[in-house]
Amino acid sequence: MASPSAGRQDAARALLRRESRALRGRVLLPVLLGVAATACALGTTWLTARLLAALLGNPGAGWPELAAAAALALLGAALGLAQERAQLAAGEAARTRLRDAAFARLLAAGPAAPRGVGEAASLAVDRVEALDGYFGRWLPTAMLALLSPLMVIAAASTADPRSGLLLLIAGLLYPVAMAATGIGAAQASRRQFESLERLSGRFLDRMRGLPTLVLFNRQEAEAEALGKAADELRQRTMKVLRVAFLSGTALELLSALALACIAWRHGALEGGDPAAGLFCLLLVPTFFAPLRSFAAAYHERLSAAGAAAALAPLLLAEEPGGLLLEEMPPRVVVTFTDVRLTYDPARPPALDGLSFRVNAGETLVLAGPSGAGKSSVLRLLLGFNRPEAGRIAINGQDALALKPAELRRLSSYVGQKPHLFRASIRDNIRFARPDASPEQVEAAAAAARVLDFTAGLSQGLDTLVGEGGWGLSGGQAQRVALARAFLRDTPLVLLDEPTAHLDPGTESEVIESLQRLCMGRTAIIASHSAAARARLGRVLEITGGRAAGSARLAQG
Ligand SMILES: Nc1ncnc2c1ncn2[C@@H]1O[C@H](COP(=O)(O)OP(=O)(O)OP(=O)(O)O)[C@@H](O)[C@H]1O
Repeated sequence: MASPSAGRQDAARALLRRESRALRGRVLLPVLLGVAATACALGTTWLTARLLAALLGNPGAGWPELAAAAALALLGAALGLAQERAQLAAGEAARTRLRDAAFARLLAAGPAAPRGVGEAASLAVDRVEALDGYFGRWLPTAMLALLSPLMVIAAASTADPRSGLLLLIAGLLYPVAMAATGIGAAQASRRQFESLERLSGRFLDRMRGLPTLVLFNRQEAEAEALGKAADELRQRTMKVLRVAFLSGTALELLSALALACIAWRHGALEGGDPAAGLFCLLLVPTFFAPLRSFAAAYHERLSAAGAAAALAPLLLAEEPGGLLLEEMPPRVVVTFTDVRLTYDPARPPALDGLSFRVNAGETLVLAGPSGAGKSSVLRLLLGFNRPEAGRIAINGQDALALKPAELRRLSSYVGQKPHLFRASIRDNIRFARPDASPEQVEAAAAAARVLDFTAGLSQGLDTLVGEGGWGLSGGQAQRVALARAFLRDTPLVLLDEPTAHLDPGTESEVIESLQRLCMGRTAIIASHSAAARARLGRVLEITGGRAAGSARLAQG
């Protein structure tokens, strides 16, 4: 049986393969430019060799060669620059593509996402960033490390086949030298990367809990533990550096040996062409330059492997399919028939054969003790979870045949604690429907009675609110959320504890806005509140994921 770590590596490789295919054009451009730059370097080297030979008293080169060498050197430099830019562009294209995909998947998973905010942010930011170097530097460099030395060997062989052979041998010895020092580097690098991740995760966690650490007087012990983790990272980093120096030295040694052998051969050659000898000697740095870049970019491959392993479960998961809504129905009837939902097979089902019907324009209040399954009903209707048995129908049609995102188009959702962004109140409302006109935004604000409290603010609806609704009371933030629901104007309204944590006066006002919102729409409200149950509509009691007292179920 494959081990989990082998499975992770396979998934990481599958993701890198898929992305490499998708970004093929982007990655090939810097390779082609690099090949052209190498061709220029070969031309420049040949002309320089002839000019040097002329300086040593041999005929055959003059001003035209000098001008051509300068022109080729300039062209080579321009191609090198273009190659750098193309590499940056390839990295950026990879980053954009992966970040968009990661972000879309994280958003689609919604509140049912198994990942915490920290992990999700690290996936979409740090891990994607680590893959940038793989496509921007590693892949083009690895391809050029194969192509450019082959071009140099071919050029050297035309001038002197034995020098070409010497370079070929040096090239074949390079992987051996890398393997002798580099295999350790792969492991050491991976360990260093893991240790860095652990340290930053721990640091973030402890920074978040700083007040708790201070209250329990644990700050010194924690600082000591962090110090130990930092020391472990230092030791691992030193190991990586040691191996990197070793492999660098091996490469330099190989390069010096190749140079010495070629110099010795041409020195020993009597009556040979001095330009050809100089050409082969001058080719040695050109031969080793791509191999040096290859060694330098090697760590990109290692960090990419770790990042790809973390991203693969998110990005390789199949996207949920389904039908698209043909048109938005003006009114909806929702029916649950024997619906069963289990989050965790080790625990009893959250919904266990739940059946109910909500008619068009009707409001149903789901009541019941904590953990009864009320929010689960809403999550199913939002497409964030799929039931394992039973049927959910919208206007008699199977709702599960729709794509989950299409299901969300049908409804407006307001939770217990709406999330407001750092923006004006107006923009926070418009967020629900960005194409809404200013009049529509104001009408929604009026309907949700947002204007009642913004009238007292000097900038009215344009007042800025802080992250998470900072600067507004719980009741005011809830009104902004209701204004969003008014603006969306969908036939189905789903509300989860919309009056939780509000004082009785504010609750009463919010319930009044809710009544207006639900009017003419089908609404399902999960609520513990006695006032909401009394004023909003028909009540369905749920216990243990089942409807309690089926006699109270809706008829029809
Ligand atoms: N993501 C999840 N993974 C595992 N179990 C879950 C998950 N979400 C909910 N549950 C479990 O499912 C059951 C129903 O939860 P649900 O949130 O639907 O209850 P609720 O009636 O809305 O509760 P509350 O009134 O406290 O919000 C609970 O036992 C809960 O522990």
